[in-house]
Amino acid sequence: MTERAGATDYDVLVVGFGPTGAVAAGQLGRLGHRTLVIDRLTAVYDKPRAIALDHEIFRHFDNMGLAEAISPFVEPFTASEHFGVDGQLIRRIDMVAKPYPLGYTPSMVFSQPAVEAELRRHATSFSNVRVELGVELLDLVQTPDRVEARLKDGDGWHRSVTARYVIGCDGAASTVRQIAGLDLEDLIFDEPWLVVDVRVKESALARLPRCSAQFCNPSRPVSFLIGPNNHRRWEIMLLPGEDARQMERPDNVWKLLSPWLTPNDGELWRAASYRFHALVATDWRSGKILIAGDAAHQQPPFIGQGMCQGLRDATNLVWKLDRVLKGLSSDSLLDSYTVERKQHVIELTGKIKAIGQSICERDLAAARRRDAQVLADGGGKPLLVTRQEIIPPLRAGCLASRETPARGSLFPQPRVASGGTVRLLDGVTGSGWRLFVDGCSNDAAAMLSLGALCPDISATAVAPAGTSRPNALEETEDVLASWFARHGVIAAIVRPDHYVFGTARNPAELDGLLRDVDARLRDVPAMRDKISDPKMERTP
Ligand SMILES: O=C(O)CCc1cccc(O)c1
Repeated sequence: MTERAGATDYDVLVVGFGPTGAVAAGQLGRLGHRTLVIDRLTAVYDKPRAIALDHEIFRHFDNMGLAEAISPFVEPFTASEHFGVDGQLIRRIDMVAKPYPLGYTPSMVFSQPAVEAELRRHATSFSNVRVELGVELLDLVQTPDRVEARLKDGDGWHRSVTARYVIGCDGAASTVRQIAGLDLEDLIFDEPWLVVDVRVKESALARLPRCSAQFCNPSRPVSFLIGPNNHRRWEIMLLPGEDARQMERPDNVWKLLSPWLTPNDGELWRAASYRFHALVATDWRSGKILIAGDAAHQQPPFIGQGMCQGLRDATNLVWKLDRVLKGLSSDSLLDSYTVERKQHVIELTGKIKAIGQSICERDLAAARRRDAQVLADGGGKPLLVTRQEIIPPLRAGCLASRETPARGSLFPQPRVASGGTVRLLDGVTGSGWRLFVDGCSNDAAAMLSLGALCPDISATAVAPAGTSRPNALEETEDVLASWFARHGVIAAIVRPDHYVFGTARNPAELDGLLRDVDARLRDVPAMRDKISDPKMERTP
């Protein structure tokens, strides 16, 4: 066997340089961690697999400084109209209305190859991130404080590197997951579909539906998605007896597309058959080895959340790894990664499956009953569903031990007036642990003082523009004021991934929450002195 001398040590080895791996590497790079990323392939896959993303993910891209670079490849998602057996509109899935809660269009479509190239460029821009393409993972061996990875270079050389942690972002057939012995649980969904991407000619675009659509026809369920520019996607259910490979052939694909297009109307970009699965790893961690993205879960695409779930994994994991690597939290903080993300994946996949089962109904009588039920749920009209309502909150993990309003949900991002311009909140406060206080509350000053005693947390008051509250940022659209009012709270503690740790209605509750943060992050009893009056100043 050929060996190349000299093992190299890293903080984190990321296996897989798709969107999940590239985001993990970029975020680790920005936080200063010595990161090695490897991928078996030598280039970005030049065809789109994911097509949809949402405002939570775009917020992370913006936090990474990538919003401008990827914007040319991103467009708003149209509504999705679901049509029943007789072609009647039964359901319409749309975005939440303005003012947008996170400051961005809530649902978007994007061009994966171009966005992935930007994510890679970003990760590679950090001098502490090394990217090696054409490199295969052969084995991982855990030692008390490291993982040794056996690698095979493109030219056949074998060598080892060590890392304090390994993240497997290496897709559905993950080598990391297999080596770590992490099993997949079947969430019971298995349907054969053909996914067809077309670059449609300008002249034919106008003949196609103006909204994305689900044709829930039991003889052949079909999804139609409006991607960016002239990219249009059809997802076509394969019927019993149809051979997946045969159906990918261009002549068969054009036959399936014939209700909409002829071969003269565009260029086939991709035709790939898949079994739409629902799977989740039982555990997402084995010691110092963790898995993320498709390595940890797979779900049917029906609400376009596949890539979003992977990037939620990366963002959830990186802020925790950052604390552990810097010695700020014990390694046990990483246990909350499986707890939080697995529950979220199972709950969201359940909802995706329910939508998928409704779309995939092949029995005519059952499909008619479905149509009647969906219309009845809509009060005799097409049922209106907001995409963002489908996405569940976090329900367990590194959250306040007491259930508080909005705990585990995504914290909004208002626009705030700052230095003569209007900016999104994260651009002003950063995206670490933050305490936000309702600047109009009489307790605002006391709560800011409480927050100031916590070394991990930055404290900010926000009030509507024109209220002239001292020391408060002014928001321009009352997004946060409405949020505080809707939840009946005056303070929120927000994690680096923008999930609400917990909320408080008064300074005493806030004091309890801050102690909880200490306990959760340090895994030790709260460090701060007990005080009887939480409005009083005290020493940490
Ligand atoms: O949210 C919707 O309206 C549909 C989104 C979607 C995205 C990607 C694939 C797919 O089947 C549906």
